[in-house]
Amino acid sequence: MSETRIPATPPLLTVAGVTRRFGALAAADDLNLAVLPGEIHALIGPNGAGKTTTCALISGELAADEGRIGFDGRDVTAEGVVARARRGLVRAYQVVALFPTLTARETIEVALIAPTRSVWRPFAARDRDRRLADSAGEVLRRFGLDPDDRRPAAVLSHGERRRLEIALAAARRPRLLLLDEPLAGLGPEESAAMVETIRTLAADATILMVEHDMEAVFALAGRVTVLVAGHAIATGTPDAIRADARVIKAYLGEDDAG
Ligand SMILES: Nc1ncnc2c1ncn2[C@@H]1O[C@H](COP(=O)(O)OP(=O)(O)OP(=O)(O)O)[C@@H](O)[C@H]1O
Repeated sequence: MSETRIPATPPLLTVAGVTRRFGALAAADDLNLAVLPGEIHALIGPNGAGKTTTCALISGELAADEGRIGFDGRDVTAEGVVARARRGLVRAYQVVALFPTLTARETIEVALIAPTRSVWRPFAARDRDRRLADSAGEVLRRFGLDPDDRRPAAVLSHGERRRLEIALAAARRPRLLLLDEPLAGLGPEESAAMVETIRTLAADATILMVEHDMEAVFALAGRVTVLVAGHAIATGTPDAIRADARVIKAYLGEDDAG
């Protein structure tokens, strides 16, 4: 008799019993979450559920009061943002807040220089600059941005800025990319383009994304975790989540359940 076995894949990221309090409020409350290598995992939940707090706990911006965070088999609970980013755990940040006066290409060049300085060292300065510009151009074109655009990041359209943010994070070649509401504020066309961008990104990186747009979540995610009051109430495939009575009651509502 043959038996179908599902190989147990160790998670790339494990959030184990993590609690983070702000005064009397537990924004993350004994939270458990596992992100498997290669998946697009969506974190959804009502306003104030603790999604952004969870992102910050995972990236290392916020320290956990209790619990452990594991990445790639190591306990990274005590590590800060930079140490976790070096391991490949990278969050996409708002570009305009970082480099408002740089062009898209300069922004990406800065990101490319940082982790690979030693790789460029053997080349002559001019050759090095050309290679850097070529690499930055490649990254930008991949995200539908024009490498020859001379405008500073501050005046790019909202959609262009969101794409530049993700391009900047992707240029670091993360193993796990954290995206906090990548579709927020985008129109229908820009949203559709962003969904495709995220799908492309998933070829090279595992993705954990917080998103309110359920159509996009259910189109992109392999698994979904539902957060309510700092607690993960369910994790499963989009179909399982849509059919989960607890999720319908707490978040999705009857209309979205069909
Ligand atoms: N720095 C802080 N100080 C005090 N309370 C905070 C802080 N950050 C978050 N909170 C509170 O923690 C709870 C969770 O907030 P969080 O932003 O993580 O939720 P969210 O699920 O991302 O919400 P939204 O969908 O509205 O972005 C909220 O009640 C919020 O007011």
